[in-house]
Amino acid sequence: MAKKPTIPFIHPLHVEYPSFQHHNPLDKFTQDHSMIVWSCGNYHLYSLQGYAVQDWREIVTYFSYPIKARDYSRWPDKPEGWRSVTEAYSEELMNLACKLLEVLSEAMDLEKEALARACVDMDQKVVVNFYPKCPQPDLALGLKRHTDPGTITVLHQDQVGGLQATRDGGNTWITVQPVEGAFVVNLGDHGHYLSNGRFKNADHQAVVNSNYSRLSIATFQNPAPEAIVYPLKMSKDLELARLKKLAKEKQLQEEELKQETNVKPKSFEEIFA
Ligand SMILES: O=C(O)CCC(=O)C(=O)O
Ligand SMILES: [Fe+2]
Repeated sequence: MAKKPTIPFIHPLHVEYPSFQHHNPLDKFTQDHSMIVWSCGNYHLYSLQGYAVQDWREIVTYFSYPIKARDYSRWPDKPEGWRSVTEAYSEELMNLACKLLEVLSEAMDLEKEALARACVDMDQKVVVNFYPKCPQPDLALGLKRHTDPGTITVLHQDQVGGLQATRDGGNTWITVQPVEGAFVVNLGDHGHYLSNGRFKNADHQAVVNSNYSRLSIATFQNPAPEAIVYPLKMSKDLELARLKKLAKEKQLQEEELKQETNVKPKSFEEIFA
């Protein structure tokens, strides 16, 4: 394995939300791909075999709920009005997330409040992602493949696009096309466990491109640290229906596999007949 490179340059992250100041980190380096670690904000890229892909993004995170735990000294005071807009946004998103959890609770045949209650005093964390233009997007990812750890994530993305999701373990990816005025809602690992696997945690990543920088704002709704994580009980009927569906899917898969293995390979004569 090649020698681990040192990071040649990490420039400070300028927190002047909403417009991040970004300087092209590549100005600083030569472009020897065998050796160089590319630095971007406080994140860096690599193009070395054997090293994990790092994210081509800059982030600002703030912890918005519970309100009593807010540390305003860590919130930017510029531009003017930022704080009140952010407070209002956080509150609206908390309300929206609670509504979404109500709908999901009802879909599980539970009381409306069941999922939110399982989070105890729900935490909220807002992460502003800025993905600068990337000169070689094929060597980079804005954000590596992951599932969000929390209960539910509400994502606002601009019109550039770059969010992708997979249902087959990363073999194929679909782009989640931006829709003006719409949020993307992802279920996280906690939501997945609460529903006993009925609602899937979204497996996703963000790609970058060489023409446009991109901005997204992810609002993570998480259980309180003291919340105990366990699958909520669904009604017997629903659970039975779920198990039947799983058994049916398994049976279909097995039949398909049997059919595939039963197909005899064509003879040379048949192919060229
Ligand atoms: O920027 C995006 O589209 C995805 C962001 C995301 O997945 C995250 O912040 O966890
Ligand atoms: Fe995510």
